[in-house]
Amino acid sequence: MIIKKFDSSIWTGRLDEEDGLGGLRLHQIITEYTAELACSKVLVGFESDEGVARNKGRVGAKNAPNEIRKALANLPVHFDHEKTKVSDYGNIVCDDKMLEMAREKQIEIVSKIIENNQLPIVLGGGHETALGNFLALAKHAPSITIINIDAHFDLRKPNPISTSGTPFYEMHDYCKSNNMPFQYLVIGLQENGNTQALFNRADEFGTQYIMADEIHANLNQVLDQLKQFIAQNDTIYLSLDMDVFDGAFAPGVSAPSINGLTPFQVKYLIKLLLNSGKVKLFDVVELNPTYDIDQRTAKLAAQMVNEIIKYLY
Ligand SMILES: N=CN[C@@H](CCC(=O)O)C(=O)O
Ligand SMILES: [Mn+2]
Ligand SMILES: [Mn+2]
Repeated sequence: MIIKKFDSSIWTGRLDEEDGLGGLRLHQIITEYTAELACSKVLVGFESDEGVARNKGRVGAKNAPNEIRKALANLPVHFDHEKTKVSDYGNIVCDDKMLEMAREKQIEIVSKIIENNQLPIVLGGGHETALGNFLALAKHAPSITIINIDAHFDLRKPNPISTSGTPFYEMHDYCKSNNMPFQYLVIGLQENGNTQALFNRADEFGTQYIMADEIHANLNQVLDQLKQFIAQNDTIYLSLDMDVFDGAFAPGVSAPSINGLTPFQVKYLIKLLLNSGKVKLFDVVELNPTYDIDQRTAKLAAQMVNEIIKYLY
């Protein structure tokens, strides 16, 4: 396992010097993360698709963190960059099937960022990225509400090891052994993306879920429902799996969705969650650049990350 330090050569883009501060783009304000730096958001890449390989999926997600950075680089700055400082840690690399070892490093790094009262924005990686993130937050919060915007439950039982399909099962295990409530909500679920066994396990674990169809039928009603749900909770861990989007918007994933969500729907779900002020950890996972078309999925992931970057933390 190695760490790839901050790479300034990724953060390049258009320069509109004639427009002064009004012409700024993200590549001009992102800085390298150092422990002493006063910043509020920290990007951390988790270069892994070992979980996807173990889950019989299509590999390629390990190349996602830098593709998301490239798509972020050119986005215009629509926030006060003096108040909202964003930095980039670099990438944790999972190679030679050493997922468990990379995860230990991930827990250490993400936990440190949380300890500094900064918001970690973790760029996966397959959904195996989620477990290390949760375990890092669990060091600091007695109770966590897990919100996963995903076409899938990812509640598979490790058979026998951790994969991209098992992280929320493993979080349930952790909660059980540590006397923590397991509070898990999946948003954007697809009936055809999950077997009956997974629905049964979700029920057994008290998992709540909102189907993609419910969001298509009435987004405003879902937003109201969500507002009530998060009012009862304090610490939110938000995970975004890119396969929740329809395959037309997000072809670059391991398992593309039919009847998936639109960028508009997901953006407003994220905005509502952020406005609660309770989101303490965010990750975006499952972008697979190998299957992307014209950076469509990478750009979509970057725009969702930019929603998190823009919000005042
Ligand atoms: N992160 C993984 N999610 C899905 C993949 C489904 C598929 O490959 O079709 C799962 O395991 O259920
Ligand atoms: Mn997933
Ligand atoms: Mn998924």
